[in-house]
Amino acid sequence: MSETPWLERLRGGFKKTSDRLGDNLTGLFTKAVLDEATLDEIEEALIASDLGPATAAKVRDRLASERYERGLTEAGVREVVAEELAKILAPVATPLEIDAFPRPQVILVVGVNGSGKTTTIAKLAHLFLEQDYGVLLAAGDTFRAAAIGQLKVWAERIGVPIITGPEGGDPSAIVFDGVKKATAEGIDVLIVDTAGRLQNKKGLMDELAKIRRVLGRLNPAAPHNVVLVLDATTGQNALSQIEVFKEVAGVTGLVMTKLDGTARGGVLVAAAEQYGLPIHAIGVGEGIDDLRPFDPEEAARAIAGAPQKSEA
Ligand SMILES: Nc1nc2c(ncn2[C@@H]2O[C@H](COP(=O)(O)OP(=O)(O)OP(=O)(O)O)[C@@H](O)[C@H]2O)c(=O)[nH]1
Repeated sequence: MSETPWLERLRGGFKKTSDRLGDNLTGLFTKAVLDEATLDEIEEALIASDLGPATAAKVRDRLASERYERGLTEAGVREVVAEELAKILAPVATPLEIDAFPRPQVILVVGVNGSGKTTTIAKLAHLFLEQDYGVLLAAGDTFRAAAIGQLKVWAERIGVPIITGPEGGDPSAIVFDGVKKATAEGIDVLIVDTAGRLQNKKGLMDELAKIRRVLGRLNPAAPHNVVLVLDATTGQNALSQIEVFKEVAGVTGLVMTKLDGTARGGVLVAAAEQYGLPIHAIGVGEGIDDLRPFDPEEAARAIAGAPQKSEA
C-alpha cells in the first residue's frame, strides 16, 4: 500500500491539468462583470484545457445563467467547472464488476503499445485480488517477447498465475488454454493482454476476431468486457484511438492512464462527453495502488482544482 492517501495522489495526479486550467483562466478575474467577452474567454480557456467544446459550452451556459453579485472569483469558476464536469462524468463512471455467473469472466484488454496496458492489467488484477477474486492472466500479446516477459514479471510480483506461449504464437491458443485452466481451477477472472499493433489494423482485427470466436465457443457470453487502455498524455489523440478501437475491438469500457504525467487530463472529460463509454478506472502513477475505480466527483474536482468535498 502506498503511504499517500488516494485523494492526495489523485489531486497530485491532476495537478498539471488543473494548473493549466488556472493558467488559462488567469487574468479573467480582474473583471467586475461577466460580460459576453469574458464568457468567450472562459470558454476558450476550457477548450484549451482539452475538456472539449461541448463541455466548454455547458460551463459557459451555466456561468452565464448564474448571477455574480459579489464578483467573479477563480474559486467560484472552478466550483462551477467542477459541478459541470461531475455531471458529465457521473453517467459513465462504472466499476468493472464481476457477475456471479458464468465464471471465468473474461476481460480483453486492448490499446496501443505503450499506453500502459501491461501495468493496467496488473493493477486491475490487484483490485480483483483485493475483492477476493481469483485471477488468471493470459499473455495474448505474442507479437513481442518483451510484452510476454513484462506481464510475467507483474504476475510474479502480485502472485497470480499466468498463461504464456511462444513469441509469434497464436494468441487465441493462449486464450483457449486460459479459459480451460480458469474453468478447471474455479478461477473467477481471466484478464487477457492483446497486441496493440494499430499500424496493422486488418491484422489486429483478424487476431481479435479469432480470439472472440475461440472464446465464444467455450462461453458464448465471453468476452464479458473489452477494456481500452488510453494514455492521457496523448491528449486529443486518445479520442481517435477510441474511434479506431471501437471499430476493431468492440470496446465496452475505458481505463485512462498516466493522468499524473500530463496537463492534458481534461481529455478524460472530452472522452466521456463524446463517446459515453463506461470509464472503469483511472491511473495516476506507476505503482500497483495507483489505479482506482473511477469516482466522478473526485475526478471532476481534481481536474477543476476545486477542494474535495471531504476537505471543504
Ligand atoms: N506515470 C504513469 N506511468 C504509467 C501509468 N501506467 C503505466 N505507466 C508507465 O507507462 C509505461 C508503459 O506502460 P506498459 O504497461 O508497459 O504499457 P503497454 O501498453 O503494455 O506497453 P507495451 O509493453 O509497450 O505494449 C511504463 O513505464 C509504465 O510504468 C500511470 O498511470 N502513470
